[in-house]
Amino acid sequence: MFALLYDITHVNEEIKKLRFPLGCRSDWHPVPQVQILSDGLTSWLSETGSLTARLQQHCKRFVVQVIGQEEVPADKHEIQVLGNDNNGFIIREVLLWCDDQPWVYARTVIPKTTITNLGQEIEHLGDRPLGAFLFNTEGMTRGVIEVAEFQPGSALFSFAQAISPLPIANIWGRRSVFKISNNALLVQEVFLPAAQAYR
Ligand SMILES: C=C(O[C@@H]1C=C(C(=O)O)C=C[C@H]1O)C(=O)O
Repeated sequence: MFALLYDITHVNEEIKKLRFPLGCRSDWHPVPQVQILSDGLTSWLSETGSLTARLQQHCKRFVVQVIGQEEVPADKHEIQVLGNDNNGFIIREVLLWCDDQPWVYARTVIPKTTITNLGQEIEHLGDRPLGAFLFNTEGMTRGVIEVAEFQPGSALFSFAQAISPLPIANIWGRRSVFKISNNALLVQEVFLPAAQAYR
Protein backbone atom coordinates (compact mmCIF):
# COMPACT_ATOMS: atom_id res chain seq x y z
CA MET A 1 0.00 0.00 0.00
CA PHE A 2 1.45 3.39 -0.94
CA ALA A 3 2.21 5.59 2.03
CA LEU A 4 -0.35 8.39 2.13
CA LEU A 5 1.79 11.49 2.43
CA TYR A 6 0.20 14.08 4.67
CA ASP A 7 0.32 17.76 3.95
CA ILE A 8 1.90 18.91 7.19
CA THR A 9 0.72 22.46 6.48
CA HIS A 10 -2.89 21.23 6.40
CA VAL A 11 -2.36 19.26 9.59
CA ASN A 12 -0.81 22.30 11.28
CA GLU A 13 -3.78 24.39 10.17
CA GLU A 14 -6.12 21.86 11.77
CA ILE A 15 -4.00 21.93 14.92
CA LYS A 16 -4.21 25.73 14.96
CA LYS A 17 -8.04 25.50 14.68
CA LEU A 18 -8.02 23.05 17.55
CA ARG A 19 -8.43 24.86 20.84
CA PHE A 20 -5.75 23.26 23.01
CA PRO A 21 -6.42 21.28 25.12
CA LEU A 22 -8.56 18.92 23.02
CA GLY A 23 -9.15 16.31 25.72
CA CYS A 24 -10.17 12.69 25.32
CA ARG A 25 -13.30 12.18 27.34
CA SER A 26 -14.93 8.77 26.80
CA ASP A 27 -16.12 5.66 28.62
CA TRP A 28 -13.03 3.79 29.67
CA HIS A 29 -13.08 0.07 30.47
CA PRO A 30 -10.40 -2.54 31.24
CA VAL A 31 -9.44 -4.45 28.06
CA PRO A 32 -11.03 -7.83 28.98
CA GLN A 33 -14.44 -6.18 29.34
CA VAL A 34 -14.44 -4.72 25.84
CA GLN A 35 -15.36 -6.42 22.57
CA ILE A 36 -12.57 -5.14 20.31
CA LEU A 37 -12.84 -5.66 16.59
CA SER A 38 -9.55 -7.26 15.69
CA ASP A 39 -6.59 -9.06 17.23
CA GLY A 40 -4.29 -6.47 15.69
CA LEU A 41 -6.10 -3.59 17.33
CA THR A 42 -6.25 -5.44 20.66
CA SER A 43 -2.52 -6.05 20.47
CA TRP A 44 -1.77 -2.34 20.04
CA LEU A 45 -4.29 -1.27 22.68
CA SER A 46 -2.94 -3.68 25.27
CA GLU A 47 0.76 -3.07 24.59
CA THR A 48 2.44 -2.99 28.02
CA GLY A 49 5.83 -1.84 26.77
CA SER A 50 6.64 1.63 25.46
CA LEU A 51 4.33 2.64 22.64
CA THR A 52 7.14 4.88 21.36
CA ALA A 53 9.45 1.88 21.09
CA ARG A 54 6.81 -0.17 19.27
CA LEU A 55 6.04 2.65 16.87
CA GLN A 56 9.75 3.11 16.18
CA GLN A 57 9.95 -0.55 15.19
CA HIS A 58 7.33 0.14 12.52
CA CYS A 59 8.68 3.27 10.95
CA LYS A 60 11.89 4.91 9.79
CA ARG A 61 10.95 8.43 10.84
CA PHE A 62 9.31 8.79 14.25
CA VAL A 63 8.46 12.34 15.31
CA VAL A 64 6.76 13.79 18.38
CA GLN A 65 4.80 16.93 17.50
CA VAL A 66 3.78 18.87 20.62
CA ILE A 67 0.31 20.35 20.20
CA GLY A 68 0.53 22.02 23.59
CA GLN A 69 1.89 21.63 27.10
CA GLU A 70 0.47 23.98 29.73
CA GLU A 71 -0.95 24.21 33.21
CA VAL A 72 -4.69 23.90 32.54
CA PRO A 73 -7.44 22.12 34.51
CA ALA A 74 -7.59 18.35 34.20
CA ASP A 75 -10.92 16.81 33.18
CA LYS A 76 -13.19 15.35 35.85
CA HIS A 77 -12.62 11.78 34.66
CA GLU A 78 -8.86 12.30 34.86
CA ILE A 79 -9.02 13.65 38.41
CA GLN A 80 -11.18 10.64 39.34
CA VAL A 81 -8.32 8.41 38.21
CA LEU A 82 -5.38 10.45 39.52
CA GLY A 83 -6.90 12.09 42.56
CA ASN A 84 -6.97 15.85 42.89
CA ASP A 85 -3.81 17.93 43.21
CA ASN A 86 -4.36 21.39 44.72
CA ASN A 87 -1.15 22.52 43.04
CA GLY A 88 -2.70 21.91 39.64
CA PHE A 89 -1.87 19.80 36.57
CA ILE A 90 0.31 20.12 33.48
CA ILE A 91 -1.47 18.83 30.38
CA ARG A 92 0.68 17.66 27.44
CA GLU A 93 -0.94 16.84 24.10
CA VAL A 94 1.11 15.50 21.21
CA LEU A 95 0.85 13.80 17.85
CA LEU A 96 3.15 10.85 17.21
CA TRP A 97 4.13 10.64 13.55
CA CYS A 98 5.38 7.54 11.78
CA ASP A 99 6.92 8.07 8.33
CA ASP A 100 5.04 11.33 7.76
CA GLN A 101 1.69 9.96 8.93
CA PRO A 102 -0.02 10.93 12.21
CA TRP A 103 -0.58 7.63 14.03
CA VAL A 104 -1.32 8.63 17.64
CA TYR A 105 -2.82 11.55 19.57
CA ALA A 106 -1.60 11.40 23.17
CA ARG A 107 -2.71 13.41 26.21
CA THR A 108 -0.74 13.17 29.42
CA VAL A 109 -1.97 14.61 32.70
CA ILE A 110 0.87 15.34 35.14
CA PRO A 111 0.04 16.54 38.67
CA LYS A 112 2.31 19.47 39.64
CA THR A 113 3.27 17.51 42.80
CA THR A 114 4.61 14.74 40.53
CA ILE A 115 6.78 17.29 38.75
CA THR A 116 8.01 18.75 42.06
CA ASN A 117 8.94 15.29 43.34
CA LEU A 118 10.42 13.90 40.11
CA GLY A 119 12.26 16.98 39.00
CA GLN A 120 11.93 19.23 35.99
CA GLU A 121 13.03 16.74 33.30
CA ILE A 122 9.49 15.49 32.85
CA GLU A 123 8.27 19.07 32.41
CA HIS A 124 10.89 19.98 29.81
CA LEU A 125 10.63 17.04 27.41
CA GLY A 126 9.95 19.21 24.39
CA ASP A 127 9.72 16.88 21.38
CA ARG A 128 11.47 14.02 23.14
CA PRO A 129 9.01 11.15 23.70
CA LEU A 130 7.68 10.80 27.24
CA GLY A 131 8.16 7.04 26.98
CA ALA A 132 11.93 7.46 26.68
CA PHE A 133 11.80 9.07 30.13
CA LEU A 134 9.26 6.73 31.75
CA PHE A 135 10.69 3.43 30.53
CA ASN A 136 14.22 4.42 31.46
CA THR A 137 13.39 5.49 35.01
CA GLU A 138 14.06 3.14 37.86
CA GLY A 139 11.00 2.10 39.86
CA MET A 140 8.44 2.96 37.17
CA THR A 141 5.22 0.96 37.43
CA ARG A 142 2.19 0.93 35.13
CA GLY A 143 -1.41 0.42 36.25
CA VAL A 144 -4.23 -1.37 34.45
CA ILE A 145 -4.71 -0.43 30.78
CA GLU A 146 -8.24 0.75 30.01
CA VAL A 147 -9.61 1.28 26.52
CA ALA A 148 -12.31 3.46 24.96
CA GLU A 149 -13.99 4.08 21.62
CA PHE A 150 -14.24 7.53 20.06
CA GLN A 151 -17.14 7.72 17.64
CA PRO A 152 -18.29 10.24 15.02
CA GLY A 153 -19.59 13.31 16.82
CA SER A 154 -16.88 13.32 19.46
CA ALA A 155 -14.39 16.19 19.34
CA LEU A 156 -11.48 13.79 19.10
CA PHE A 157 -13.00 11.83 16.21
CA SER A 158 -13.66 15.10 14.34
CA PHE A 159 -10.06 16.20 14.88
CA ALA A 160 -8.78 12.78 13.79
CA GLN A 161 -10.87 12.89 10.62
CA ALA A 162 -9.76 16.45 9.89
CA ILE A 163 -6.05 15.56 10.01
CA SER A 164 -6.45 12.07 8.60
CA PRO A 165 -9.49 11.86 6.29
CA LEU A 166 -9.56 8.07 5.95
CA PRO A 167 -12.81 6.07 6.00
CA ILE A 168 -13.14 4.65 9.50
CA ALA A 169 -16.18 3.96 11.69
CA ASN A 170 -14.58 4.84 14.99
CA ILE A 171 -11.19 5.13 16.61
CA TRP A 172 -9.85 3.57 19.78
CA GLY A 173 -7.67 4.75 22.63
CA ARG A 174 -6.06 3.47 25.77
CA ARG A 175 -5.05 5.00 29.09
CA SER A 176 -3.07 3.96 32.13
CA VAL A 177 -1.55 5.50 35.22
CA PHE A 178 2.25 5.43 35.46
CA LYS A 179 3.90 5.78 38.86
CA ILE A 180 7.49 6.56 39.75
CA SER A 181 8.16 6.25 43.50
CA ASN A 182 4.41 6.66 43.96
CA ASN A 183 4.27 9.87 41.91
CA ALA A 184 1.49 9.39 39.36
CA LEU A 185 0.73 10.65 35.87
CA LEU A 186 -2.01 9.60 33.46
CA VAL A 187 -1.13 8.76 29.85
CA GLN A 188 -3.90 8.55 27.25
CA GLU A 189 -3.15 7.49 23.67
CA VAL A 190 -5.64 7.41 20.79
CA PHE A 191 -4.82 5.62 17.55
CA LEU A 192 -5.57 7.85 14.58
CA PRO A 193 -7.04 6.49 11.31
CA ALA A 194 -3.63 6.11 9.62
CA ALA A 195 -2.25 3.94 12.44
CA GLN A 196 -1.21 0.36 11.71
CA ALA A 197 -3.49 -0.70 14.59
CA TYR A 198 -6.44 -0.56 12.16
CA ARG A 199 -4.80 -2.39 9.28
C1 LIG B 1 4.25 6.68 27.45
C2 LIG B 1 4.89 6.70 26.29
O1 LIG B 1 5.21 7.92 25.70
C3 LIG B 1 4.63 8.24 24.45
C4 LIG B 1 5.00 9.63 24.16
C5 LIG B 1 4.22 10.67 24.64
C6 LIG B 1 4.71 12.09 24.65
O2 LIG B 1 5.84 12.33 24.20
O3 LIG B 1 3.95 12.96 25.13
C7 LIG B 1 2.94 10.40 25.16
C8 LIG B 1 2.43 9.12 25.15
C9 LIG B 1 3.15 7.99 24.58
O4 LIG B 1 2.58 7.55 23.40
C10 LIG B 1 5.31 5.48 25.59
O5 LIG B 1 6.19 5.55 24.72
O6 LIG B 1 4.76 4.39 25.93
